[in-house]
Amino acid sequence: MLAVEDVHLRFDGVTAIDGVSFEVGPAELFAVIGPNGAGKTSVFNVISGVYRPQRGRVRFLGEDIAGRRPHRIAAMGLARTFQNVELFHNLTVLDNLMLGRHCHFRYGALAALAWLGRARREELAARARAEDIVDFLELEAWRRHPVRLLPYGIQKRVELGRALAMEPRLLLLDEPVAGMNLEETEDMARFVLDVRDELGVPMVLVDHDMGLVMDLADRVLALDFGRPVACGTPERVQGDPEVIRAYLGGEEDRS
Ligand SMILES: Nc1ncnc2c1ncn2[C@@H]1O[C@H](COP(=O)(O)OP(=O)(O)OP(=O)(O)O)[C@@H](O)[C@H]1O
Repeated sequence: MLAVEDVHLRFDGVTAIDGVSFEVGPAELFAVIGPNGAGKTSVFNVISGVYRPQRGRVRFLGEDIAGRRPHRIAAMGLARTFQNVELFHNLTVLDNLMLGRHCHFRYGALAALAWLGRARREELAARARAEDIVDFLELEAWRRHPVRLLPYGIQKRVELGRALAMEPRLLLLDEPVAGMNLEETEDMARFVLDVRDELGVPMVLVDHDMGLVMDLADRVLALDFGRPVACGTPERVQGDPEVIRAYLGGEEDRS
């Protein structure tokens, strides 16, 4: 599904990614971990087209996408969630989920205004899809509520739903449980596993919460200062001396 090959990214003087390679297979939950500033978000931004790497390739569904515009990569079926909730806060849960599908709409402005033919069919299909996601993510109680009135954990769940509404071929999750309490974290972990097991959508998850990643991921890549430190099963990466050093020993070096 995805192959990141020897990617390097620098910002004037700062090396954000320094030779990172990994592959993600169908229905795989792949995690990228590392301390603050390790380069995790930069990896996401390269995959989703926000940054063009100075070196290396990113292949998605067999095509080299490094440097392509984000909306073109999204249209190929790459969806993402963000560290901070990125939703239309005054719109309802259902409307946010329907907007997640806009990349599938094919009708023009006139058809939309007249509410005719294709526009009507696509709108109805989007509504049906949004309702499926409401069921899947157990959002029934909030479906007509404006997003701004919802608890934070539910907003993050709606954001996951918006990404799913795109019917993605690959999903990038940027710190999906950041700022959540224990109950919200457990709920989100359950839904992430359901996305993999029931929908079969492969995912790349970025987080610095080792516990969460170790419980969820099929494979893990650990970064430190932009460099790959270890890659493999959660057990292997968790026990790797370089990873332990990066997490336990690096704080003073970093400041
Ligand atoms: N737009 C940018 N301009 C300059 N430097 C940047 C930019 N984006 C990231 N960096 C630098 O690149 C390095 C990697 O940052 P990145 O945000 O990818 O790390 P991270 O692992 O996601 O960190 P965190 O866990 O804190 O989100 C850091 O040193 C950061 O300051």
